[in-house]
Amino acid sequence: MDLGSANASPVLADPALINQTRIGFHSSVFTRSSGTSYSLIPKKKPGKFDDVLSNGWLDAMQSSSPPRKKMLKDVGVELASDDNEVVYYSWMLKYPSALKSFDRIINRANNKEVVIFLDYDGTLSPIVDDPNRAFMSSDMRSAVKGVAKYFPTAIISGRSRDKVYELVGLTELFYAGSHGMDIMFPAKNTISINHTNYIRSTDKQGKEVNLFQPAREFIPMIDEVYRTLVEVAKDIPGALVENHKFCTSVHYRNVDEKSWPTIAQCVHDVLKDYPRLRLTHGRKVLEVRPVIDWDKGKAVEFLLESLGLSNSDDVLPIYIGDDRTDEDAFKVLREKNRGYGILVSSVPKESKAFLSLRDPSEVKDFLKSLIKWKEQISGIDKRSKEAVKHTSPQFVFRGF
Ligand SMILES: O=P(O)(O)OC[C@H]1O[C@H](O[C@H]2O[C@H](CO)[C@@H](O)[C@H](O)[C@H]2O)[C@H](O)[C@@H](O)[C@@H]1O
Repeated sequence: MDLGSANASPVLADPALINQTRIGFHSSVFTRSSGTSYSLIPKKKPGKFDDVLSNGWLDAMQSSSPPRKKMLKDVGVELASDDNEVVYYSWMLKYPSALKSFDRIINRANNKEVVIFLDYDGTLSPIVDDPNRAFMSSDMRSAVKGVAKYFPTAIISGRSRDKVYELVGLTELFYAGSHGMDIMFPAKNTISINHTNYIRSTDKQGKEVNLFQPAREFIPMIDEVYRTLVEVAKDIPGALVENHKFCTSVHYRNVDEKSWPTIAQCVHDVLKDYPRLRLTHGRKVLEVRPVIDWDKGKAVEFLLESLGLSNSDDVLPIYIGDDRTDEDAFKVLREKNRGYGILVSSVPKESKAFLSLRDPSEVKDFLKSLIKWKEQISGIDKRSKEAVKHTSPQFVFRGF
């Protein structure tokens, strides 16, 4: 990553850019008035849910984390379960299984520094109804711990950094919370940049760390919006609002589908007063975040840079994730032709990833295969060093 871009504030100050970046305005509502400027003129008197119908939020909510049956209906009408498998296997021609492609991966990884990036929800832990109960299994934890023993490993999550650390509970990892807007890494990895978003701190063990928080100035705004959203969501049964410090999430997984337009419209109305915030869609969740030029892809580049591993042909980054926000990271790897993006999905969907895994259980198997491979090659290395020792000149000489 060009460190100049970390020096420059990622906050987008140009209102024109902010309008482009804000998701949710359908191009048809922008009417050309004169010259090159555009004004926002509603085409007709708005109805109750017109905003969220025209801006595509409702469509995005319907297709968010679709149940298996619905997704396959979209592809080919009524399908029997065998047909589901056929559709999935034909999709896998484009996104081959990372487990089945393992030999290809390790061939490319040989003599390279492998760096692992992991999303949390839907990747390390299964998707469950209650976000507070999205625990990873102890088997998965030991796989992540094992991987971190051999390769630099980072978790990049939409959750707050503290929350994801609490759920993962491993000190040997790097953590980036709030979709990469809150990155913590050891003080020894300081990059020589002078930026107000860079601060020194101490972690839970009292060790010196660096924090990179490109959306620091938004903390009070996010807190205010979070509180407003809690207030508006309290009358919608099943709605849940989370505060991630640099972004906030409104969950509708447990909301009756009939009330989805209501929840979308409420969030839309709150956001009208905050032109510097935008909305993105996750798995049955509306995510409100600052309009800044920062995402999980930028966080990957930043972490590689902090580890001194960017711009090197000797580095192989592997990013595993299941959500739309992970696409930013897949895109970075694909565009730079670096490493592998691996999409976790049990249903066919378009992605910028190269490979796929079906679910967290396959993620665990993949991580375990990486550990086994590393242990094998370290064993071979160790044995060949032993052999060299035993055939050392001194030993050979005594033989004479
Ligand atoms: O980037 P991630 O680590 O994948 O975080 C994305 C969101 O994950 C959580 O929500 C998702 O998982 C929940 C638990 O399985 C599920 O109930 C919810 O429907 C999913 O959207 C988390 O609660 C969100 O705040 C994160 O933004």
